[in-house]
Amino acid sequence: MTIQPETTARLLITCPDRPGIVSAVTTFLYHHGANVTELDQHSSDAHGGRFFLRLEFQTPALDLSSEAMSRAFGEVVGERFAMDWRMNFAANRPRMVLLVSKHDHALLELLWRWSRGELRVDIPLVISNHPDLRGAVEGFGVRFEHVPFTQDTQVAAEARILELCRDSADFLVLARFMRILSPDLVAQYPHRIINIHHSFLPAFVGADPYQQAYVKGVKIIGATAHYVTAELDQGPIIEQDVARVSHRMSIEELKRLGRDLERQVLARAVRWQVEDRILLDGSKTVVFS
Ligand SMILES: Nc1nc2c(c(=O)[nH]1)N[C@@H](CN(C=O)c1ccc(C(=O)N[C@@H](CCC(=O)O)C(=O)O)cc1)CN2
Repeated sequence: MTIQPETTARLLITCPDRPGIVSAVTTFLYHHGANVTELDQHSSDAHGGRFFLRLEFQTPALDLSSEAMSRAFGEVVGERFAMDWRMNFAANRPRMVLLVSKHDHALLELLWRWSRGELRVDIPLVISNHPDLRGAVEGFGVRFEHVPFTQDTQVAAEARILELCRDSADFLVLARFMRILSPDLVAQYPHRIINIHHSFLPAFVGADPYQQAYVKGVKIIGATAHYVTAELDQGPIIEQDVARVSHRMSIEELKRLGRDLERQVLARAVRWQVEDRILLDGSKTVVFS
């Protein structure tokens, strides 16, 4: 049986661990005509930890509207188990705004996958602090906005970014965007800004991690997708990958290998964000990939 994506919904739950949670959730869904097609769970530890649950369910036979379903779940189950939860109906495609500078590899990976329908997301616009990538972005039929962003113009630049993203972005992706965002802007999108950092964090935070790695003589390089917080490159890690390198490689070869890692890692992280597969566990994530 082919499951039509637009006739599914996802329910994500985090709550204190105790017996009866899965039973209460699945019984509620059953009573309202939902057919559960995917269920993942995790307990952070055996005694008194946090419980994480992700369900996908089909919606054609629901006896309630999506709004009424959410309201009823909160009243009947959410409050009973002190849940942090969200119910997303796939018909509502998330809107992703990309922020870029001059590097194009991470941007093009996402635009290419989106153009092929691999990312069920809308891209209202791409914002850049440089004009260089306008042609590449508009070639995909996507709006491009150049917002100059220097040390002296950061306040005005971020105000413009927020204006452009207001009512058009559910989450942001920094696809090698090379400016540090202020705590004020980050606070507008709590755990809804994804960055691709070009090292295996927590190693080599900050600018130019390949140069740092080359000088250190590492034998492995990496890439890390993480949520952005006010503290640079310290946000909850979503996905990582690594590749072996050797003394025979130049820094340009490290960067070339690294770009492949960055593209793959960011694409997985964005797909998991779009598919509601990422739950927060304090400063960490639980990813039901
Ligand atoms: N608040 C945050 N902003 C940003 C984060 C973050 O984690 N929190 N990640 C960076 C991306 N990044 C590493 O992945 C990074 C980008 C830029 C710099 C940096 O030192 N930039 C300089 C200017 C460099 C230039 O213009 O060429 C600066 O902003 O002064 C460090 C790390 C994106 N933003």
